[in-house]
Amino acid sequence: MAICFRCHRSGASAPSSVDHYRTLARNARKNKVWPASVPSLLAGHEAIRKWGFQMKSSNGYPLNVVSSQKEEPYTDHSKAKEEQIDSTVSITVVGASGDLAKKKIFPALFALFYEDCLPKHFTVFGYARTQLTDEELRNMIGKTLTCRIDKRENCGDKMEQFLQTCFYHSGQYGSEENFLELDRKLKDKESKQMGFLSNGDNRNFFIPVFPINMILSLQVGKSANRLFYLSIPPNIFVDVVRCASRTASSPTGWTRVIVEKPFGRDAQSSGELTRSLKQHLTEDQIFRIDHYLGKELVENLSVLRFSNLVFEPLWSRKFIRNVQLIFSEDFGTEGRGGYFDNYGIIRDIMQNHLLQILALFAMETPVSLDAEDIRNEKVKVLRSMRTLQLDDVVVGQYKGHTRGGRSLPAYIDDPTVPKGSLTPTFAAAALFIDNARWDGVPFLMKAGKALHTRRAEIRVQFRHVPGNLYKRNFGTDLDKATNELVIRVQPDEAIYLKINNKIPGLSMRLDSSNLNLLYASRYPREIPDAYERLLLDAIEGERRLFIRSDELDAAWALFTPVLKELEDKRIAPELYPYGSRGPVGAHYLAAKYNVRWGDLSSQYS
Ligand SMILES: NC(=O)C1=CN([C@@H]2O[C@H](COP(=O)(O)OP(=O)(O)OC[C@H]3O[C@@H](n4cnc5c(N)ncnc54)[C@H](OP(=O)(O)O)[C@@H]3O)[C@@H](O)[C@H]2O)C=CC1
Ligand SMILES: O=C1O[C@H](COP(=O)(O)O)[C@@H](O)[C@H](O)[C@H]1O
Repeated sequence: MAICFRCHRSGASAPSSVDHYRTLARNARKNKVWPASVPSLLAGHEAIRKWGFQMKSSNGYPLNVVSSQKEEPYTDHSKAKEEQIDSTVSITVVGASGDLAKKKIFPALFALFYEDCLPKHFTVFGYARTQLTDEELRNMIGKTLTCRIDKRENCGDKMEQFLQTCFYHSGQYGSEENFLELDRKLKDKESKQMGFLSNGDNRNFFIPVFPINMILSLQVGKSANRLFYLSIPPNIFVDVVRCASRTASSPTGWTRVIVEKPFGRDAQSSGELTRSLKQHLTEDQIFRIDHYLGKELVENLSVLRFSNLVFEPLWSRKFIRNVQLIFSEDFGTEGRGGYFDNYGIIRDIMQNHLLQILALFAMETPVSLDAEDIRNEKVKVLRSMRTLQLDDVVVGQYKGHTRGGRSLPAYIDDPTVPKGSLTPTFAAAALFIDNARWDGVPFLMKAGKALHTRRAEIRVQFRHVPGNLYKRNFGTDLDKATNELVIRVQPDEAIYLKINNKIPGLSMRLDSSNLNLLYASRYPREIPDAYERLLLDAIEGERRLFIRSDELDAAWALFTPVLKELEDKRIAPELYPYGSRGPVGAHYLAAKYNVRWGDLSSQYS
């Protein structure tokens, strides 16, 4: 049987007596202070006793250890109720008939189920307007599920078991009545799983949670937790949250909502969205997803930096000349033009995925691996950044191209794109962090669709070696001899460091070679999809990889003025052929800061 990679066999760390925590709970009630450790330690104890393992959060700490570092006021029920004994989790995918749900969310849920990472009692619900029966939903998602390459054992059986936990409810996104019907179905499943009967309607979202309720719920040990995944266009986010919160939130456990980007189009609309969501949800309940934060190599950034002495001391303006964050896709909008045209590449990729990577890359050492400590550091970086200027941006759009007899369409040939659109499908930008560590270091971003390759990477170019003894052997182009650290996020995940090396032989000839950590060779196990990690984190209440509202505000503050200027001035993007390396303007922008794009140099590897 597969054991969830998040769990580890344990025993020694089990609390010696559950009574100790019951006493803590009694004291907490008396003092009106609820230590977050109490319920989670109880749950931890129970998990270890029952199943012989302890749940770990994705930062590698058992959740109870993380939360025991702080004392929360007892009204912070979301944290206090995070782990409960014999609870159920219902996951409702709103927009279940859509592209993202089919492509990513259901397959990720199945992968988690396959790995035994989902809670013992869980149910998956699809919700959308399309009329489907449970069986039709199962047929639809059954086609998209795959088995892990390295573990095909019992896959068919597992798939069948998973599909039997999937149900469907058809409804309108703005109908409280339809969400109430969903609530009834959820309750029915939950009560069957927990062995007690549903007790009627639930119309209140914020059920006040008093210590006595917590203690009762701990003693009974049962709560019905609900996760809603909003896989729908952004214009209906608020309707769904309003309806779900009023009629389909959990009366006994947590209710969390995963929200997909885009989170607005600019600072103002993002602020409005946040305010609207917060009319119905607390910040703790909102899980704003940026799936790049769930990618393995992005997760590894902090490990690389903070657990290796050879990197951290070099991580500053003193040794780093520039940092490049590069995203490219070798396909165009292909049917998503309707969505894309309203946003463009800066909003689609830079303001979120690349900026999040930048913040993680550049932040100071957090106090701990706790979500709030990490997010605090990220916000500080974002708030130390200079607002992006138009002079530091280059925009492009792909045009049609014929290669090898194959005709590749222009962006504006996409039937879902308005004729004459000026929306950029490519952008390059130079950003700066005005703090002591990064003063003067250009952070260059480049993102584009319909380019020559599909790739996402971070390239760190180091300074030249002062008074280099081997200057003579390098010739005049010192750039060729500088060290470069490349973190290739995808595909073919790898971390490699370009170093100078003597070519073996009697003469003193040097070349640039790579110290190469290629994941496929070192770690043969398949890397989980980002959505798996993030869904599991949301279920476990781990918020570290989700965007907090102040992070979002800071991110929009950087990009909003330039986006407005580009649109107000109707700046025409530089055209580049589909399948090319993008507009020449990107080279001039880099050259302005004495930088060469690492992915385009002759030494590129
Ligand atoms: N697809 C992707 O790769 C990615 C998507 N996202 C984001 O995830 C969310 C979902 O994306 P995706 O699945 O592609 O979206 P879809 O356009 O496929 O929409 C999802 C579902 O929402 C319903 N829907 C679509 N348009 C409307 C509308 N105008 N009014 C009401 N309901 C509508 C449809 O269901 P029905 O008609 O059955 O109700 C549809 O199946 C979006 O916010 C998107 O920006 C983010 C990253 C990547
Ligand atoms: O968020 C988005 O990401 C995808 C790229 O994601 P990846 O995991 O396949 O690299 C991008 O195609 C899409 O335009 C954007 O909305």
